[in-house]
Amino acid sequence: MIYTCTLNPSIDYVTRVRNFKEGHLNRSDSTQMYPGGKGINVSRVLKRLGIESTAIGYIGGFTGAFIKDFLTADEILHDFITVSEATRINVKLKSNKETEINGQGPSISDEQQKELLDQIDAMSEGDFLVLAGSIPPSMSEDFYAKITEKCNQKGIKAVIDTTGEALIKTFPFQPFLIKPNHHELGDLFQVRIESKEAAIYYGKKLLEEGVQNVIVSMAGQGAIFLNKDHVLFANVPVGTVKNSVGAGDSVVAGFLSQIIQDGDFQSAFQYGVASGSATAFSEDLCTKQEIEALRNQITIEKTTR
Ligand SMILES: Nc1ncnc2c1ncn2[C@@H]1O[C@H](COP(=O)(O)OP(=O)(O)OP(=O)(O)O)[C@@H](O)[C@H]1O
Ligand SMILES: O=P(O)(O)OC[C@@]1(O)O[C@H](CO)[C@@H](O)[C@@H]1O
Repeated sequence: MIYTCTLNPSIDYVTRVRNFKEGHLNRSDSTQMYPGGKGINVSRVLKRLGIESTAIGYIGGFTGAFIKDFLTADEILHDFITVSEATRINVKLKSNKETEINGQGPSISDEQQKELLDQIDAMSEGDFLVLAGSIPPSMSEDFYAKITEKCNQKGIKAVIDTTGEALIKTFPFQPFLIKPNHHELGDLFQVRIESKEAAIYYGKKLLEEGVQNVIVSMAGQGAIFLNKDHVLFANVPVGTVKNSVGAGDSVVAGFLSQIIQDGDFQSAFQYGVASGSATAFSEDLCTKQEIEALRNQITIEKTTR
């Protein structure tokens, strides 16, 4: 089973405003609401690829009910822990530029944290657990590390998509996959990463620290995959970017959808990048058809630099 864990889910309130003017009354041209949070996005894309997963994490209030109802209607399994405060609403303002305002989210008690760790104890060897998104302010920064340690002991493959110390602290427990973008990778080493060579150089350092597989996405500049046997570079297809929300999550989902089938890293990487671009080129998350249409436009180059 694939589990996706979103500690701080959201309703993504997407509003489109032509020529948004700061400090004025602006009227929206269109508005949509989606269940959001990185793990939930991974579950939604997996579902579109015909792959079952169970979404876990914390959810509360009317906003949490919206998310649960949406996932239930889409036949996505979920097993959230209910908290008393409402799940956050994240505003995604689309105008000449994309602007995001992400909420803080509810506070999570020590008991509720223990409940989630118990859920992980009940998972089985060979399961995948995607830990994606920010850690709520009421929780300790090492919460993902605690979970990754459990995964390491139990033979569960941990996939981590987060940033900074929360990510760094997981490395000693050998996460199966991490997916920083090039800015996030640079932040880990306090450098700016502008080239594929630099992304490879710093990506290799993550392998030395214990990470098993690394995807560094570089938005329109392509992506790198590294593990002990491969260093691969993928171009991205040319197209009009309509929406970057969830593009990184789609890379993770696309990659997982393939790796669980045949374990082939090269084709999983290609499919992951196609999924990211398919989301970037559409209004919502990508569909299987959109991914398949882009897949062959992505060339994988083997490199050792
Ligand atoms: N300009 C672009 N052209 C083609 N594909 C793109 C473009 N920008 C993003 N993508 C696709 O989206 C993927 C993820 O993009 P990015 O590197 O910005 O990651 P991210 O910051 O994690 O994404 P997110 O916007 O979800 O936070 C890329 O690997 C690529 O497949
Ligand atoms: O605040 P976090 O947890 O870092 O990110 C949350 C979020 O921006 O990430 C997803 C896109 O990747 C959105 O669905 C969601 O609103």
